Parts: sequence; structure tokens; C-alpha cells
Amino acid sequence: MADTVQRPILLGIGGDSGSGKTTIARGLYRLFGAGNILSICLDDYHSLDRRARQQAGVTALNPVANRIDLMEEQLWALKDGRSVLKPVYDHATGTFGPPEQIHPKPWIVVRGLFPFFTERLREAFDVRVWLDPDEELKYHWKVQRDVAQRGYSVAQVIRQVVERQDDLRRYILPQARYADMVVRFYPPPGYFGKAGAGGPAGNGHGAETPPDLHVRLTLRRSAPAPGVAEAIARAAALDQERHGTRRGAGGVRIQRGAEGGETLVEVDAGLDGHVAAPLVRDLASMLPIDPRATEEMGVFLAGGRDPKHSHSLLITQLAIAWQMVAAHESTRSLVTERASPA
Ligand SMILES: Nc1ncnc2c1ncn2[C@@H]1O[C@H](COP(=O)(O)OP(=O)(O)OP(=O)(O)O)[C@@H](O)[C@H]1O
Ligand SMILES: O=C(CO)[C@H](O)[C@H](O)COP(=O)(O)O
Repeated sequence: MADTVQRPILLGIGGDSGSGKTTIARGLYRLFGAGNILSICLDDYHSLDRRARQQAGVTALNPVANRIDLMEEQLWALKDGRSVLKPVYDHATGTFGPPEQIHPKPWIVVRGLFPFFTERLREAFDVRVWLDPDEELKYHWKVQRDVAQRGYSVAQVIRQVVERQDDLRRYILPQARYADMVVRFYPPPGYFGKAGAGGPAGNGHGAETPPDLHVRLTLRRSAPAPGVAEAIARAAALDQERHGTRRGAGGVRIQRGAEGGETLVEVDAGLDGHVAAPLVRDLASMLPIDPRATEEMGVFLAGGRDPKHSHSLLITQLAIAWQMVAAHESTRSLVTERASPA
């Protein structure tokens, strides 16, 4: 009987180009371990390569430039435990490479521009996360990344960002409403003037660690584990108690909506790194993960190149992992119920 077998848990991470999807996914990859997690980028499902898009005058943010049907078909196949032959898009060249055979694993993380575009796609996911960073920060990230990794000049990226605005508003941003959790990184006042942050025109250099960012997590009623809000607040309070005012931890605020509506969790940039430890312990007690894996989480590429660490990123990755584990627990109890009829 098919439903007595634990199926893979699918996480969808959506957001505009440069909103930090790959960065979040990389930390989850470290946490769950390469043997247990399959990471998919929906850019592989572009229907047109870079040159064809330019010739046709369409942007990558338009559904006509993407194979939505194939995304649906392949995500559902993976969810059902079947392997698929996935297309491959190479950002370094702007062309397609040979397709690759991929096999389902217990955790599947899918990131892209269109993860929640159709009902069939939305329903494939156990957890839906949307990334909505501060706009200036997002374009700062995108310019640096596209110049460092994708062979664009600053002027080309800025032109592309302007050309994409209509499609961004029409097709991409409306998907945010379907998320269980929305993540907003935003800079503290004066951020762009500080060492390591670089200017908004993408002239930052990665040698220095940029100052950390604030993050706001919005947990909607549909989130598998809204209780992660309390876990983060408990961890921050515990750390404050342990280290007193010297470290000045705390830095977490929770605001609950009426009648089980949205819960907002604000995590300040100044939060001490120790706050992650109790969260990691709690997670590790629910999951067969190696707590040491978290030492490699919270990493982003400053200037699109140099690995640096961020506490707010680490907490965010753990909060997302928590949702995945909760989704796994609820499907596991379903499986157990079905496997042992009364
Ligand atoms: N939490 C973060 N803190 C600091 N910098 C970040 C963070 N997230 C992303 N960045 C920066 O933004 C750049 C773009 O992020 P990333 O590649 O993860 O975006 P993406 O959404 O996957 O983009 P695309 O859809 O275009 O592939 C990274 O190279 C990194 O420099
Ligand atoms: O919006 C994007 C998501 O990454 C990219 O711009 C899109 O995938 C096209 O890639 P490229 O500019 O490398 O041809």
C-alpha cells in the first residue's frame, strides 16, 4: 500500500531573483546532509535560454519563458518517489546543459521564481516559504551576485531589473500570498555606510564581514509549526539569563495576530550567536541530525563571492528546518495510522 511508506517532504522557497533562496537552501543542505536532501533550482525549467529571451523580448520572470507543466509533472513524480530526467540551465553561460537524472530523497528543497504559481505546484509542497527582503538590499545583493557569478556588468543588471518590473509585479510577487512563512531580511539604520556592506550600486567588496541584518519571520496559520516563535524567544531569553546584560542578548519580539492569525517574530541584528545553540539542541532531539552541522549554517557569499556568517540567517534556516520537521512528523503519524489499522 503506497501510503504506508514515508514519502519525501517538499519545501518550496520562492522569491524574486537575488532574494536569497539559494543561500537559505545551502544551509538546509548542510543540516540534513547531502545523502538525505535533494536541492532543485526551478531556473532549470526555463523554456528559453538567455539569447532566445533577449531575441523574443521576454524576461525570465514571465511564465511563457518557463516550463510550468514540466515543473508540476516532475515535482509530483519526485513526491511519489519516482526519479526524473531534469533539464539543466547554466547561469555561467546562459545556455542549457545536458539533462540530469535525479532521484527522490527524504527532504526535497525546491527554490525558484514560480514555485507557487499554480494550484498543482502549491499542493506539491509540505512547507511554502517566501523571501521578501528589503528592496534596496535585494537589488544590492543581485547586482553583486550577477557581476561576480553570472558575467553581467553593473549597468546590465540595473537595466534588467528595470525591464523586469512589470513581470515581477504581475507574476512573481502575487505568489507570496500562498506562503506559510514569509522571511524579510532588512538592514539596520546606516547599514550601507558601514564597512563590508558596500554601497547599493554593488561596489561592496567581500574582504570584510558586512554587519548583520534584522530579520522578520511572518508565520501564517497554515505553518506546520507556529510554535517555533516561542522556541526562538525562549532561546533568546535563556541566553540573556546566562550572559546577563554584558552580551545584551534578547533581541527577539513576538507579535501575535488575533484569532490565530499571523505571528510576527522580529530577530534583531545584534542577537548573540549563542541563541542558536538551544534551538539546535531542540531540533536535534526531534531529528537524526548532527548538531555540529549547524556550524556550517548561516553562511552567505558576501559580494557574491566570499563566505561569511550571519546569526539572523542561521536562525531563519533553523526556523524553516523546524517547519520541515513538523511536516515530516505529521505525515509520519498518518503513515503509522494507515499501516496499523485498528
Ligand atoms: N541572508 C543574507 N545575508 C547576507 N547576504 C545575503 C543573504 N542572502 C543572500 N545574500 C546575498 O545575496 C546574493 C544572492 O542570493 P542568492 O543567490 O541566494 O539569491 P537567489 O534568490 O537564489 O537568486 P536567483 O533566483 O537569481 O538565483 C548572495 O550571493 C549573497 O551575496
Ligand atoms: O531571474 C533569474 C533567477 O535566477 C535569472 O535572471 C534567470 O534565471 C535568468 O538567468 P541568466 O540571467 O543567468 O540568464
